[in-house]
Amino acid sequence: MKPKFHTIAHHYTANLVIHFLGLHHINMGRLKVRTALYGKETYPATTMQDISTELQGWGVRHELKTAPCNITDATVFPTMAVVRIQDQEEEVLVIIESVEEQQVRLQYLSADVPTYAVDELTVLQYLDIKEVVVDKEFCEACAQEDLSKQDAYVDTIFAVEDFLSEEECKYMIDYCEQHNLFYRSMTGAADGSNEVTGHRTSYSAFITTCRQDTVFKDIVERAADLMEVEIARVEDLQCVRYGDGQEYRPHFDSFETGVKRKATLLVYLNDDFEGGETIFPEIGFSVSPKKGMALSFINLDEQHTDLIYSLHGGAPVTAGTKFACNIWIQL
Ligand SMILES: O=C(O)CCC(=O)C(=O)O
Ligand SMILES: [Fe+2]
Repeated sequence: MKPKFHTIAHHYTANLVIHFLGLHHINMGRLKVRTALYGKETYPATTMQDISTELQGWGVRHELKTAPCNITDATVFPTMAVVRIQDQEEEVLVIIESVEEQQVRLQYLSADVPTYAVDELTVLQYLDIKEVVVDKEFCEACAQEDLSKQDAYVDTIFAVEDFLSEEECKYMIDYCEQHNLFYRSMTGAADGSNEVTGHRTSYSAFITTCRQDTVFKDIVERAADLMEVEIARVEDLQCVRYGDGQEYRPHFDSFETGVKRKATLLVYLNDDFEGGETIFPEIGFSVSPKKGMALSFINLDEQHTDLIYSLHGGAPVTAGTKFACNIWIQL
């Protein structure tokens, strides 16, 4: 039985930044923008301030309106702000492109400002606008396009309960601990080296004996069967351990150069802890770890490039210790 997951779109913030860059004719690529945002310290509470800081980092001239929000001759356009439009209840997130003779031209970027943006909003302000020319098209086109592709991606995700037995989960954890295999996790740097960063604060353990040890060999074979690939494409098992507060912020599992990982089979080895969900910010869902359950998702498209929707992370563990095992399927 392969349960499916239902999702909702929530990526207005990323769209806003991408659009902003576009106004300045800067083409950073959606993937880069989104990965940068989701890697932020403040994730998932991306605020207008965070976005502004991000834009500054990329040298994008703009203004972030703080109350009182008056448009003056000195205002730098585009300006981003949260405004309340006449006769409408909710606030909307906008980019004000220009103001001419009391007519404001703006991009209406969110019909429903996502809660993660609102809760942490540092700058709520109300413009005294006489006439508003709203261009909803950009946002709607974006949302439509993303939604259909998202649906197709979500259909490829599945979970298998009891992929590993209790005994196998325990065996794996004990094996890594007793052989002192856990080391501080690293992330791949742009130059191909590995480094310790705040992006990934957990511990990792590669089980290099997984093709000899009978328990592990059996698991590798089971993974190959489930994923319908040759055993040679199954990478050596990698366990991960997260203590209190540790996390792995959203990332892609494959590498731009080097190892290409077509799919990930993530197996949860325990569930007696709090927090630590596997989160997919692009498609707005998270998976609660369940002992023995395997979660399968695809990382690459037909051109072997990272699929934006596969962006995922391990949310911070808030109590206890989480153990999981990555079984990567190479191209
Ligand atoms: O811990 C999780 O839920 C995700 C782990 C992960 O994405 C990884 O180790 O690559
Ligand atoms: Fe991952």
